[in-house]
Amino acid sequence: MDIRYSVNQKDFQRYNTEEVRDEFLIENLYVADAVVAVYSHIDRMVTFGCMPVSETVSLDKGIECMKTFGTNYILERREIGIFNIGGAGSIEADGETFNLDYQDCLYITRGTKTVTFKSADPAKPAKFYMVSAPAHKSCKTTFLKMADAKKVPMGDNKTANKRVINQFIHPDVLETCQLSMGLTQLEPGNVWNTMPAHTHERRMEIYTYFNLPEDQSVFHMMGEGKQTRHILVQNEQAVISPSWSIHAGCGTTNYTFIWAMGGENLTFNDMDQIPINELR
Ligand SMILES: O=C(O)C(=O)C[C@H](O)C(=O)CO
Ligand SMILES: [Zn+2]
Repeated sequence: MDIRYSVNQKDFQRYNTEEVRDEFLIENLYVADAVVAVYSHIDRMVTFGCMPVSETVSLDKGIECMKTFGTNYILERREIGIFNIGGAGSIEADGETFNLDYQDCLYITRGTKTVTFKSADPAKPAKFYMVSAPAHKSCKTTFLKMADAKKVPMGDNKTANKRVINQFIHPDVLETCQLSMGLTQLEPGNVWNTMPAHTHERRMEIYTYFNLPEDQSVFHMMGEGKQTRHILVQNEQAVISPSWSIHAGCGTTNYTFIWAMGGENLTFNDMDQIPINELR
């Protein structure tokens, strides 16, 4: 298991490019018939990728559950949000099957013992992007399509940030313990997300960028507002953002990204905005 320990904002100011990437960037999430997992000690959030090709793959494949989580199964004390960013696939959760097309979402409650993943067509495998947070209560396993998400249009063509924030795993849509997740789509010709930038000391956040052509990138901004750094993110990579860090990005083209948050509250608008001309 790839484990990332916490980094404080003072030490971060001295990190070079490789150190920033080693601590915060998550690469190679989709390996055929494997589960790739990165355990962050920031709010104990775990990022998973699974690309089933010729097998039905179990969430715990290759993971020593007792050693990593101290539990008998991964979701014994955790909840998980899953988006399919690949071809059609299915997820079986404690015997119930959910078919996920591109950009469909499944929230699975704490207490679910078995979770398996399958692709409909090995030539176009599903890619399941997942974030899991510790959970102290059980909620309802819920399947969500794009039409079920709450839509929040933001930005403007003039500032190259016209986009829609689709809130899937959000208190207005379904009850969770501490996890919230959604998918933000930038319109063609628009490249900036989350600008003006913000932090939320009460929550951490993880982004994964996708829908990005292989020869394009996103300059993802992080660090404190008065000490920003950038990290170059390629298609289908993820980036961890501690509570003290801004998380915003500028692509060389438009793209889509999934955000996931965990921490003290579920209040999406609990953000400390930083005026653009105060960023350093
Ligand atoms: O484009 C945006 O703005 C976002 O999607 C912002 C994220 O949802 C976020 O940072 C929530 O705290
Ligand atoms: Zn945020």
